[in-house]
Amino acid sequence: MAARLGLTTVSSLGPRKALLPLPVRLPSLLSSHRHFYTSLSSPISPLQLVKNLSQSQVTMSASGSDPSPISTYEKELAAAKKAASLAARLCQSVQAEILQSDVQSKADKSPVTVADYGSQAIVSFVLDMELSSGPFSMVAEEDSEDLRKDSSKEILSRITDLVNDTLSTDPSFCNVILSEEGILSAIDKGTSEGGSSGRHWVLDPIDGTKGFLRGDQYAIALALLDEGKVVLGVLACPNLPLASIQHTTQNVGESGCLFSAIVGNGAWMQSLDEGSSPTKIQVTSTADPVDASFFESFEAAHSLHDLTSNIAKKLGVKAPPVRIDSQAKYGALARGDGAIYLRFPHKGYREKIWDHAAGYIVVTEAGGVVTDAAGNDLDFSKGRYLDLDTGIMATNKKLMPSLLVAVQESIKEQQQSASLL
Ligand SMILES: Nc1ncnc2c1ncn2[C@@H]1O[C@H](COP(=O)(O)O)[C@@H](O)[C@H]1OP(=O)(O)O
Ligand SMILES: [Mg+2]
Ligand SMILES: [Mg+2]
Ligand SMILES: [Mg+2]
Repeated sequence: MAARLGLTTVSSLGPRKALLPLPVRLPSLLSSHRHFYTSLSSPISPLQLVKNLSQSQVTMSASGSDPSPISTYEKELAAAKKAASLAARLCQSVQAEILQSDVQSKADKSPVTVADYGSQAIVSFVLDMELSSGPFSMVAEEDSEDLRKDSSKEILSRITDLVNDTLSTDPSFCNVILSEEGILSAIDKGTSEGGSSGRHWVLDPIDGTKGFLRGDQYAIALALLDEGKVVLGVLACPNLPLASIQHTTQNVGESGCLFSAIVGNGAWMQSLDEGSSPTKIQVTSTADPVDASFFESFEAAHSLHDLTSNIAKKLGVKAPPVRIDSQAKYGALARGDGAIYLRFPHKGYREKIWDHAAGYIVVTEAGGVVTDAAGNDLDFSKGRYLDLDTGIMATNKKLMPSLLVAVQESIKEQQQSASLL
């Protein structure tokens, strides 16, 4: 199996689509979104807005009469797929022309790019427009603080152009032009604290920033929490090959995967290409660790590679680890490309919910299990952070019991050798 998946072709934005004929202006319906616009020569079709509103009202009233979980979240899933796909399009165009000057440094030293902010602005805007009824809450990685500084004027202008260019490729938004203030407020819709009550979107606008900057794997990861549980997730992985990466070395073929899951409805994958159809996916059914291969972070700073090697050795895994960036690992695991995902960050690192929520539901709905190092289910209801024991592991139900034993033994040995030092 490839130890590292290299560069794949990234396409630039397509040509602007022709403007749709829009018969009526209806600013009153748009009033709650008006702050977004500097110019709205032909606003989104009022009919479309009325349709959106009445559809969500239907969903809401249906939810009062014992809906199945699937019908409850279908509209949200469609909006999430649209938002993540558009964000992926923006990221692809930036990755194709990325310049060192696009990288800013934040207090935590993680690189933040125009694509990070642009992706968050697009997802926030599209979700808000598509699901325009009721309160909107989102827990997302980025905020606009750095972007509001005078020194960020140029980068903000670039993000604004990128977002507007990307929106113009979608027929429902081709007449929308967001202002710089609109971009900033869309980004800041992600400052929710989440928690155990109500609905909260959870977004990592680019997961695997380092992979993105290197031209490798990254993901746009979007999930929905309802009463503290992950009920829906979408993972857009623009550089992940559509074919299994299990035996791939170099010639990886077509790339661009969109994974999705609604609780109780299985996990699905489709191409990021417009008009593609989803196919149901499943984790591997292997029960023999010798056949198992495992994924871990490409970045050694993100996971203790020595510990994970020891776990794999104890378990009897023969294949070397597949090191790739981002939640693309959860997607690859969910479709059976590998059998195990191990993530053991360095001491003191606190996992955030946006780094796992979408991957978690995609893997669990594909028949897998995702737990912390003690075998506990992940709890997404505690705010922006995950409270967990040591690390995260994901695999199928057959391998989990022996994986848990190997993990606990390895952690104990690591602690013993640390106490001898
Ligand atoms: N020191 C760190 N340890 C673990 N994870 C980190 C660290 N710094 C950043 N991350 C986050 O880990 C995730 C990627 O992990 P990996 O690619 O190794 O699986 C990303 O969410 C990344 O944030 P970001 O979303 O900013 O890229
Ligand atoms: Mg980051
Ligand atoms: Mg992340
Ligand atoms: Mg990120």
